[in-house]
Amino acid sequence: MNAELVYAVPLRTRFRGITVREGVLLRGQAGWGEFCPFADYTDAECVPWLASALEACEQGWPAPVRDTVEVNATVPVVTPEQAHAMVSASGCRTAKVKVADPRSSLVDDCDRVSAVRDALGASGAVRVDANGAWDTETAIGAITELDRAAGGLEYVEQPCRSIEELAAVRRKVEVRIAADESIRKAEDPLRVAVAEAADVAVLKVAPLGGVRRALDVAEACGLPCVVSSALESSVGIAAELALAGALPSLDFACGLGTISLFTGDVASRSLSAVDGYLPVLSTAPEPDLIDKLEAEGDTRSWWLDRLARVRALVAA
Ligand SMILES: O=C(O)CCC(=O)c1ccccc1C(=O)O
Ligand SMILES: [Mg+2]
Repeated sequence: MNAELVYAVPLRTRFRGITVREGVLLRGQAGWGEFCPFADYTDAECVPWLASALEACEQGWPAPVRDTVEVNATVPVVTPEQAHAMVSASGCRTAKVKVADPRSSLVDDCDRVSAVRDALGASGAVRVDANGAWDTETAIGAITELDRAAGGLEYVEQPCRSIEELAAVRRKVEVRIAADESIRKAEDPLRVAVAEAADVAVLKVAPLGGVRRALDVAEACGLPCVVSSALESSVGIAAELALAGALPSLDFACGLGTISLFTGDVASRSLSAVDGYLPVLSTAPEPDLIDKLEAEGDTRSWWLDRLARVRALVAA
């Protein structure tokens, strides 16, 4: 098998504007790693994604302190009926609902959130993710309505774009604020805690540059952490799970149940959650491209060129 495998997997429903997820799997002495920055990332922004893939395949990960991780169901912009069915089928006790998408009004978002509450029952936890779409005034109004529709929200992830806006919203609403893009794309992820902008930090191994780097961010920011996927195949999810497994404390379900958004996976030992839990593995599963997902032609050369450019940036 080639040491650089390019894959392309169609998604079940559009997510983050994406309908087919692509990336490269790299093999090294410690196993496999995944390099899959989104297409809109610059080469410089891809550098930590490469560091994370190289950590996985050349170095391996620090020892875990737990062997399973509870995950949330992830609900894209779908109808309330579809949302209800997805959450019920997941077996999860926590669900994260995407809101504030241009294709969905606040009324649609409330309907989807209340269908998810119905599927989870009163003991479940409902969180929402606005991906930075609101200004502060809109956020305060929308959070109040979504909190009511949900019968209580666990937290709202990235309601606004900037750290200052997060801090302003956090002073005005009762619902916890989680920072995602403010941590993963920031020059200094720790500014979130200093600015009192969030109650929860969402950590993603790939954009933070590996499990060790993410553990350092967790320690320095001093906030409760949620590990969330960057929509990787099972090879990359294993690295995210290594972080979730190694964090000293883990008080919330993690956003790592995203393999169910894919129509297929690169490995037979797929990391799709069972009854809302995933196992922490010591190495990523061996890719066997079970569903013939290996990409050829232009897709393969686009990824190998990108990988070469990012490698050159790291070496420079
Ligand atoms: O957290 C989850 O439930 C799933 C992961 C997720 O939402 C996500 C996946 C890829 C890119 C961005 C995001 C996000 O949290 O905004
Ligand atoms: Mg998010």
